[in-house]
Amino acid sequence: MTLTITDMTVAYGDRVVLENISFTLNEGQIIGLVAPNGTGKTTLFNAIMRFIPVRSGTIEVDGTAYSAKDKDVLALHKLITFFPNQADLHENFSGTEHIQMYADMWSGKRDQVQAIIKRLEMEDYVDRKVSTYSLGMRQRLCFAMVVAADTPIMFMDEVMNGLDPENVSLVSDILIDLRRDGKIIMVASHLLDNLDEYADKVFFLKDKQLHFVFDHHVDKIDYFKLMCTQKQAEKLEESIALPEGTMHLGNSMLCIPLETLNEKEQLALYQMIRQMKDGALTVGPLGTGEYYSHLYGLELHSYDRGHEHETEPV
Ligand SMILES: Nc1ncnc2c1ncn2[C@@H]1O[C@H](COP(=O)(O)OP(=O)(O)OP(=O)(O)O)[C@@H](O)[C@H]1O
Repeated sequence: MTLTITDMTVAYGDRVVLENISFTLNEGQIIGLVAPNGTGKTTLFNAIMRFIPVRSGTIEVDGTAYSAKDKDVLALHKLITFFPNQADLHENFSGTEHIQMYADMWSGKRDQVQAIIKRLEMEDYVDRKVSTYSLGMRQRLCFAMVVAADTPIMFMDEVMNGLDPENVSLVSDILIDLRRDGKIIMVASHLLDNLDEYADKVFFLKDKQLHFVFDHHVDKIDYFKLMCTQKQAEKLEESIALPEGTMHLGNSMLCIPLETLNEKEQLALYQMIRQMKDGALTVGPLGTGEYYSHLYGLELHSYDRGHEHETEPV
């Protein structure tokens, strides 16, 4: 199965939020969707679901176009489930009833409901009314509902919201299982390190466009990643020529690509870095968090606090 979006433009009134977005997703893929608040992630999901009007562009599944006509929208909604909004849960119904409802409406596989409840470790609360649930319990219920729907395409908007680390890990494992089953899954999330654990690709939205795609499967080059202040980075740059592509991200991490440096140059650079106080160094490719800082110019204000070394030599 494939989901193809071509030249999609979406506006609220005169305000264009997404412009000429195009991509194709293949089965057995998890795509991370990343951008700062208010950029258009939910808008993209809503537009593909045709919950909101699309100014232009096409939505195709397996080469068949789905228009905004009722008949097409109904057919599209059989293929795609959208992560439910917690506010849409029925306070007087139990979790089990919600999960059964999703199974009935989509997959028809009621016999899988108990297995899903067990897998998500919800047995101890799922038969109580939703009105008694905490934020994280509601979130796990919403996730269970999408799993029960079992559609080939799943849009997980902010799926990890309100989950503790153990449940983030549990949900991540189930996403990986769903990918193994051939699902196409889009996950909008602000947990960037978490996306690195399972996303095949990460889409970054910026300036209304699909600005950058980070493909986890493409060969990635190694970097020296050095935690340091702006001043320390400047001093290092004065002492040694840093290669093209060096980035100081978020005012706290200097990323130096090693690709163009020979062994001797890498060693010289390493020795220079070792002389820096507090400069925690790691080596490896960039992750989603680092690309995020680079693309959005994220300022990590906290690192500078308490790490000033005006008089320290680099
Ligand atoms: N119904 C609406 N009417 C008018 N503008 C809207 C509407 N919904 C969203 N917007 C605007 O569209 C832009 C994108 O919003 P959207 O909710 O898609 O962002 P997001 O990337 O999902 O944000 P977040 O990370 O906060 O969930 C925002 O500027 C928002 O104000």
